[in-house]
Amino acid sequence: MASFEVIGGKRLKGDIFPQGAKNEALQILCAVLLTPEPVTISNLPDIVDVNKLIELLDNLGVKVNRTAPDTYTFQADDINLDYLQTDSFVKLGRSIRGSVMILGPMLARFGQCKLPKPGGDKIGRRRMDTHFIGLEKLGATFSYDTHDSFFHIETKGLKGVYLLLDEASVTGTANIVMAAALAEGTTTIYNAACEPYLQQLCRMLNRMGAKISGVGSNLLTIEGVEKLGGTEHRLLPDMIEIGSFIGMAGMTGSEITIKDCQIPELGLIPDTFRRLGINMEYRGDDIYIPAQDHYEIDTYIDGSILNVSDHTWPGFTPDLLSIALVVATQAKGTALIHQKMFESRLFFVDKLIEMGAQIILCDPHRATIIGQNKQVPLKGITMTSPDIRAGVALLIAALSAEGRSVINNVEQIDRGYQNIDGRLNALGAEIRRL
Ligand SMILES: CC(=O)N[C@H]1[C@@H](OP(=O)(O)OP(=O)(O)OC[C@H]2O[C@@H](n3ccc(=O)[nH]c3=O)[C@H](O)[C@@H]2O)O[C@H](CO)[C@@H](O)[C@@H]1O
Ligand SMILES: C=C(OP(=O)(O)O)C(=O)O
Repeated sequence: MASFEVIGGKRLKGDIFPQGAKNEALQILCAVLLTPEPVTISNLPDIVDVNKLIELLDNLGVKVNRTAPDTYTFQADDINLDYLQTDSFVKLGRSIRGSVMILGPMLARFGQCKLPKPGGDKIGRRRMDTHFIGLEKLGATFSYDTHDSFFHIETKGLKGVYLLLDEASVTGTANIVMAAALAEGTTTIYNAACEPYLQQLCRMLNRMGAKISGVGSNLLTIEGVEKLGGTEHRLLPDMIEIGSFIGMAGMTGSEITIKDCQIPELGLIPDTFRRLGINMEYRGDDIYIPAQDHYEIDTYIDGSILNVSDHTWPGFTPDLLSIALVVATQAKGTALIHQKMFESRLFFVDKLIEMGAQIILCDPHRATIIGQNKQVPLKGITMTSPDIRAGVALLIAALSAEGRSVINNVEQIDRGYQNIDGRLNALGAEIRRL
């Protein structure tokens, strides 16, 4: 188990470039299975989850060619279905959430797929009903082996249909869109997720020859085509990383410029941190955050307490609530953090409380934060990172804290943040990998 030793209390300064988006990468990588032609993807982050999915594709027979540190060409012209029977597939499939999105493309192109229950963050129930109900309505038969937790899915031919999803699942929508792109006839998906990740996937599929309209909305229409061709695709900067850096700058009183953010794609992220008191300025496509000794949480117009909660896009992403929570601990004022989607994402507050933060965990979904206006700094402690975003929230807390902290299980952070210690040390942080 790897750990970070962090000596806190240092102000950071300088420019930082966000990596390519993790959750977009996982969708786009699965989409290479939809065509026998080459697909080139650039701005791929060098992170554990992405590298595991590339390894899985490679083992499945996809030709993988790395042409630059962040650029790969993939060609799925000779897929080895026998790989699905191997222990290696079970191990890799189980270790990441993104593996679930091979289902749609494999079903559409090869009429079958199987998958162990996918991994990903242990942040509560992560049901997959939306994926399977959607694929079944398109004409697949599906079974789940409770003994070995394996999903089996096959079809004699997918046919377009009207789908009203029971929830706007991000990876579920991606799976259904990819299957429908090669189905016969027209599929309509209502209550589709519409995160920038999905918009990017749809744009890429359209460049490959798909006919998808309604991109960016929750009503997608997909006219199936017989085949898809190759393309080139560049990933957006990771909006979760950008939000994490905004929070880190505010909490540590640092002057930071986050470069090339593709600001129009960030939705409510900048404004949510502004409401927590963090000042920022747009300079072209960069976000400049000045050093702030104090920041103050906004209230609503009637003076009532700010509630930061997650929602499906274009609402505030659940992946940044842990960061918003840690930022609020050092602000002036009070906020309610309400994690609606996942039931186990707020438990990391026990570590923040041990560091000296004033937090009332009301129930698994809600925490009230009484900000300390930086008058009582957090104290360094030894802690363990429970999940990827809580891990980064704890790293930010440790960077702002007085003294030495140790964060164990930083493999969780490495799943989604590329060389985070190296990049933050370049801004003046003191993080040592143990
Ligand atoms: C690899 C990947 O892309 N992972 C992201 C993806 O996971 P993933 O696609 O697995 O998440 P889903 O969108 O399926 O759902 C997440 C959770 O929210 C609940 N839910 C979902 C939709 C809804 O309208 N209401 C609702 O309550 C679901 O029941 C589930 O518990 O989307 C999540 C929600 O943005 C993010 O946290 C994950 O980082
Ligand atoms: C929950 C996340 O990831 P995953 O879905 O891969 O577990 C995340 O990126 O915050």
